[in-house]
Amino acid sequence: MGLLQLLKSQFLCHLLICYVFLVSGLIVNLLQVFTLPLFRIHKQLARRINCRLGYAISSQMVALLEWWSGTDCVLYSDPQSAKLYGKENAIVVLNHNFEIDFLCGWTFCERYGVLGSSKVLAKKELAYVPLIGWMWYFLEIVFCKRRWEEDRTTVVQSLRKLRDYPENFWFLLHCEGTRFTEKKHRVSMQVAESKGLPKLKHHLLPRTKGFCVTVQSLRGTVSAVYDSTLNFRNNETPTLLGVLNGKKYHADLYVRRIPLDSIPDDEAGCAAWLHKLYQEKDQFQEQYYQTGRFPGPTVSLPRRPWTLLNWLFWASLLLYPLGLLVVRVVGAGSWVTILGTVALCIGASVGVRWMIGQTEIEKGSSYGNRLMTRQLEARQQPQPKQNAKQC
Ligand SMILES: CCCCC/C=C\C/C=C\CCCCCCCC(=O)SCCNC(=O)CCNC(=O)[C@H](O)C(C)(C)COP(=O)(O)OP(=O)(O)OC[C@H]1O[C@@H](n2cnc3c(N)ncnc32)[C@H](O)[C@@H]1OP(=O)(O)O
Ligand SMILES: CCCCCCCCCCCCCCCCCC(=O)OC[C@@H](O)COP(=O)(O)O
Repeated sequence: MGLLQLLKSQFLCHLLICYVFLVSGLIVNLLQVFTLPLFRIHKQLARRINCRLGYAISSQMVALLEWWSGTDCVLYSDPQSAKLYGKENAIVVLNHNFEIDFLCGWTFCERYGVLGSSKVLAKKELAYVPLIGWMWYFLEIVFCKRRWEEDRTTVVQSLRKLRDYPENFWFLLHCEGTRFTEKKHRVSMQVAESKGLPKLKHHLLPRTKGFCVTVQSLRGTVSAVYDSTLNFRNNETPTLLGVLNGKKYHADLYVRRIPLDSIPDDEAGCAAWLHKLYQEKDQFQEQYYQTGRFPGPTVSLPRRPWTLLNWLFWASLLLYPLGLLVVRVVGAGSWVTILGTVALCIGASVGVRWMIGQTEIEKGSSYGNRLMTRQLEARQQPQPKQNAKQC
């Protein structure tokens, strides 16, 4: 292990990175709260400011991937389509197999200049994750409970609000609805069989409702669907803890641009279209496992300095006062203050560890673990006796 790699694995380094992330995140969240009145006076300006503020938080995590872990992110795409990336609104359909797929997604957003404005249909639980979830509230992220009866109105309402968004955005949809596990895969393939759909080897069966309402609600606003398939070389199973420890991964992303006009608007047609798309994605993954490559050429997409500069800005702003504080606390020699400071550090580490836990698949939800759908369950509930009086 080289000296630099040894340094990257040190707990003290992680503590300092997390300190910068936590304190800067809280400052940004506070600034975001101050923009609330602006949403009433000049909504578009408030949105633009929030894109920049959001960037100040999310780009720190991208910097961690690009500059600290040095992870390679290679884009496979048709060069003509790639010229449009970042210059139009798009719906991104991405597989959901990896703990850091959100971070790789963010990295491609960053390289195409849409990180601050990137959007996602996210599970409601993520809205409560400190810093990131709070930041998302101001970025008008669309949340769902993954209970369609409750989501259908709220999701459509939130999507419609994006129609006049002032910045180009990518709207991410993990149509599988949850991370891939063997169990969820087995269950979803039973659903596929019951619906007469071909089995998928590398994906869960996509849930079509979110995709169809997104297409319907954003037609005229969004130009294309970016069908995106992510995998890692050498069967790597990347984790956020690995990234924090400076481990270098090798991500490959295959993106196809599909004009939105070519996607059916009616629900049945749109759902069938999505199922076919996932069958194709499955073939791309199979090809990747067989050959180590996705189809087509790669596009050169170097990392930009902005994420690093943003981190250096926050680090220089926040590490100096931390140093002063440590000197004072130790200099004062008061055990109460020292123990208080140590307790605060432990509390912050536990908090960050909990946040990292949100990305871990083994701590994931049980959504998709059971075969029975709520609709089926509802049907199988004992029916209330209609003619009780007659009996
Ligand atoms: C280019 C690079 C990338 C760029 C990146 C861009 C932006 C980045 C931005 C942010 C990065 C941060 C990322 C954070 C990621 C967080 C992601 C998540 O939180 S994923 C979870 C939430 N999102 C979703 O679930 C979206 C997909 N889901 C849907 O669309 C759903 O339809 C729904 C709207 C959520 C509603 O779900 P619900 O379960 O209530 O209902 P459904 O009708 O969908 O389900 C019933 C339906 O499904 C069939 N069924 C039942 N069981 C299964 C099963 N196990 N598997 C598959 N299908 C099943 C059932 O038969 C019903 O079928 P039918 O529809 O025919 O009735
Ligand atoms: C500079 C960086 C400092 C590093 C400090 C670490 C901070 C940790 C930040 C945690 C960020 C949390 C962002 C959450 C994004 C996770 C996305 C995700 O993958 O969600 C899972 C859902 O899609 C599906 O859930 P499941 O049904 O599979 O369950």
